Amino acid sequence: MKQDSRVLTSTSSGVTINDLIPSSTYCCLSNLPTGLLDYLNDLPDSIRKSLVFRQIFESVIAESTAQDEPGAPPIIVINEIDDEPTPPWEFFYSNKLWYHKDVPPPDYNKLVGCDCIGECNPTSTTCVCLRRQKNLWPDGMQSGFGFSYDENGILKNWDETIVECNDLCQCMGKCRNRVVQQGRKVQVNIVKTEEKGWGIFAGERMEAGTFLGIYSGELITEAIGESRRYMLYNEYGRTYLFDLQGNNYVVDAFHVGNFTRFLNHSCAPNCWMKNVVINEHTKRKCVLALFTLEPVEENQELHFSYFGSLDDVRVCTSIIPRGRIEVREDIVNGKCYCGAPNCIGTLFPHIIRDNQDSGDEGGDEAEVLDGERHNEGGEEMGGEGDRMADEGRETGAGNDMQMDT
Ligand SMILES: C[S@@+](CC[C@H](N)C(=O)[O-])C[C@H]1O[C@@H](n2cnc3c(N)ncnc32)[C@H](O)[C@@H]1O
Repeated sequence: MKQDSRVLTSTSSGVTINDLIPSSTYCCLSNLPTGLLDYLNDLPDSIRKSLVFRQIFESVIAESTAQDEPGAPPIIVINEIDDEPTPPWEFFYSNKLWYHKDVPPPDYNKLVGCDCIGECNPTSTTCVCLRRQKNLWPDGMQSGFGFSYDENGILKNWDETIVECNDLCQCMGKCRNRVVQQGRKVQVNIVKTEEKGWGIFAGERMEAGTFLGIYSGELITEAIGESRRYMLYNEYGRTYLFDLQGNNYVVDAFHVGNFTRFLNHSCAPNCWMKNVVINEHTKRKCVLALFTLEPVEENQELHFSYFGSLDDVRVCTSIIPRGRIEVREDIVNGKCYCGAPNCIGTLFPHIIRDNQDSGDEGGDEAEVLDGERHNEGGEEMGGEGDRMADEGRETGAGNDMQMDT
């Protein structure tokens, strides 16, 4: 979509720019189709427990994948452990974020696109998207980095929120600054494990920095996530809540999600979630995108850490955070079976940082990441972009499945 690089407020036909937000960009949770799921779950056990059910499951994933990420290899379901044909079919398969009614939709009036012709140039001095990206880096415009990805779409800069080109940019779809929005390009499989339920395994060799998929699901407010849903999933003994790292929003992949909802925890993770801003003017409503942290071999399990920061992994070469760990008594907080030599033995520990009292909720990581919280009026990311310079630098993106209080 071609737009002026400043902000548009209305079109000549009187339609506001926000009316033009494509359905691929904004999915409202109240429009979530549930018919197919209800139908399938009402089928007799003879079908639901048969291998036909697995084929239906794989076709539903294939159909959704074809719509959202054309060209992505099919996802195969493999179970050599028992006779369960598929994971519990309790969710609608989707690669999108479905906005709860309490979460404001993307605001195109505030979103700014670049004017670049063809592919954005990582040395450009005029590309608005590059400027917004650089303003997140420590030296602002002086930073020597270009975009976060190399020319093959491999993530090169792990330190900051990624700002991709968006629907209002003039650059082409194959611009190197459009990786997450193009979808998965590599093969992943859903595989039953012995002790951790279902998990995700690499279907091919992958190099470090390969994009795998976004953590899709319901985009809800922290208040909803923390109150009702936390309690509910604690009862189930499984949770799919993922905190947008102190940004006041949470992604819940229980009822809607894609293959990433099956990623298990490891104390020595080979993947990590990065915050990526695409069609939002504020970095608070980013998407969580999964990338490989290191080269991964075919058939290796893909996993990330449900807690801790990237610095914990990179600096300490261990997910054990610098601080004390208290084991929580919650039902979801079962024993960790990741098998890593540095395994701390528990899934959702309460981490007490060295400089914290045990009563200090939220963690210092959230404080560091959430520059916007200390920057009244600085919520907007678009426009001059310079505002982002005040937002504070991420010292390492933090994972936070929402059990880490
Ligand atoms: C986001 S789900 C992951 C997918 C899950 N395995 C399934 O079958 O749906 C999180 C749940 O998976 C299980 N899990 C994940 N990592 C684990 C680990 N390292 N050890 C034991 N259980 C694990 C726990 O039940 C946890 O609440």
